[in-house]
Amino acid sequence: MSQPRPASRPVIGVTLDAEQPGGYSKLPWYALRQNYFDAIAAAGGLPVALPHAPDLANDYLDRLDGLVVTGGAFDVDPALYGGGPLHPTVALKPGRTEFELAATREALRRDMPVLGICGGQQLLAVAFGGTLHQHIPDAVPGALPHEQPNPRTEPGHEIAVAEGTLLARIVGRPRMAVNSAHHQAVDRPGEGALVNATAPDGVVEGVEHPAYRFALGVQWHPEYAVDPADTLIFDAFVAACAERAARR
Ligand SMILES: N[C@@H](CCC(=O)NCCCC(=O)O)C(=O)O
Repeated sequence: MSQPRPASRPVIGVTLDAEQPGGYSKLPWYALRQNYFDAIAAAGGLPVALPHAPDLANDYLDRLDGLVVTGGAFDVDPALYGGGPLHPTVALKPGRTEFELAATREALRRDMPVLGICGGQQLLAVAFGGTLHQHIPDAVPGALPHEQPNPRTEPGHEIAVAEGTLLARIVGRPRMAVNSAHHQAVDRPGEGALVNATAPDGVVEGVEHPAYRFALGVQWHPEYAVDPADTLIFDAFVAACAERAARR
C-alpha cells in the first residue's frame, strides 16, 4: 500500500543510543546509524535526534509529529515489566530507557504516531503493559539463533504477518524476509495490543496497538530495506505523522 509523499515534512523525533567514554570520545556520547534518519527523510519526514532528557520529553513532543524509538545495544530493565531477577546477559542503559519510556508513554497519551524498531519495539511493548523474554535461548526451547551473525544488510529468516493487523495492511503480504538480530523478544504484548509478526519458531517479531492511530513496533530493521516491503512501513508511518501535523 504505497503512500503519497507528504506536502510538507512532518517533524519526527528519533531516539539515540548512549555510549560511555571510549572510542569516539573520552566523554559520554550518543550513537545511531545514519540509515534511521535516511529512511525517515526518504519517506518525506524531517528526522530530528532526541537527547536523553526525561524532563524535556513534553517540550520535545510539543514540537514533534511522530516518534521513532530505535534499537541499540541495550535491554529494558525487567523491573519495568515484572520480569523477575535480571538475566546475566541483560545490558541496561537506565538513562536511555528512562527517557524513551517517558517519551513513548506521553506520545501514546497524545495519540502521536510511534514506530518502535528492534529494542524500540520491545520498549513499546513494555509501554503497552507487555512483557519480554529476557534471553530467548533460555526462554524459548528450540528457538532459532535470533542473535544472527549475518550482516544487517541480509535477511536472517522470514516472518509471518498476522492477518487483520496494521502491519498486514501496510505491507500487503503474508510473509517478509527480515534482518532482526536480538537476544530478547516480546513475550506478552500488553492489554489490547496485538502480535503482528512471528518468526518460524513462534518468537514475536512485531507488536501494535489498535487503540492508537499508529502504534507499531517491529523487531527487525526496516531502515535497511532488506525486504522491498520495509520502505512501506516508513511510508505509512510518515504519512500518519503528516496527517497528525495537518490536524494540529
Ligand atoms: N534488547 C534488544 C536489543 C536489540 C537491538 O536493538 N539491536 C540493535 C543493535 C544495533 C543496531 O543495529 O541498531 C535485544 O534483544 O538484543
